[in-house]
Amino acid sequence: MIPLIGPDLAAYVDAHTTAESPLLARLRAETQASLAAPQMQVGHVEGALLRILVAISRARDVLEIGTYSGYSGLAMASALPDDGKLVTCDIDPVATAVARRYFAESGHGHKIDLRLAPALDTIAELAAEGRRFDLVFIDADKHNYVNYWNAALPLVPVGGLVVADNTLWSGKVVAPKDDKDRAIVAFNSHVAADPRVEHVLLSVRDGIMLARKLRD
Ligand SMILES: C[S@@+](CC[C@H](N)C(=O)[O-])C[C@H]1O[C@@H](n2cnc3c(N)ncnc32)[C@H](O)[C@@H]1O
Repeated sequence: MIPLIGPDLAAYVDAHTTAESPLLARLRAETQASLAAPQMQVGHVEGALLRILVAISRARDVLEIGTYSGYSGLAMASALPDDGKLVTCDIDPVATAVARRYFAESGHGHKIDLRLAPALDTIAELAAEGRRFDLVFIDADKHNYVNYWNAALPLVPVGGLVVADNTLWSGKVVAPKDDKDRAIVAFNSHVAADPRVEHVLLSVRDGIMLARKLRD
């Protein structure tokens, strides 16, 4: 990932964002030291934004697509009420084993349901269970972003939020070259053309599409 802002400004943003908890700091350090592709982790600033979004939307049910080692999941679960629920899904048993450990240690583990299966299967299962989600966070394989949007939006009530990560894709959206670049471009166009939502494309970290559902 190529940062959208320079190191001095990034350090300034970091310094003026509520500090992460010691547990999240430890999870970030362990991920950097021991897992493949640690740049996938949302990290301090985006984690803080996700936590605030869960809090201000008064979400009780959150769906996360892309757990990895659990940073964003834990940040969001910490803002849920004690009887709130986060369903988070991934296919990677190694990274999610780290997530499980931190979820258990956090005091928020009882809110978290980690499902190890392809996300589209999990979303279909959740739909069959009649589940609804006040906030959906999309942060998994980029070529499925449009599919995740199509499958998850019907599970979001009017007024609910969908948040999608990496939607500026290191700035490559303005001159897409490969399939992953084009998948993000297609996703952003798909959201922009969807009359069910209003949306804003934020230039936080690697870009975040924030959408609010207006109608079914
Ligand atoms: C960018 S990382 C998620 C980072 C995480 N949100 C965090 O902040 O730590 C993307 C994750 O999506 C997972 N993934 C890829 N394809 C998937 C699929 N078809 N279903 C579910 N998860 C998938 C990967 O295993 C990876 O852990």
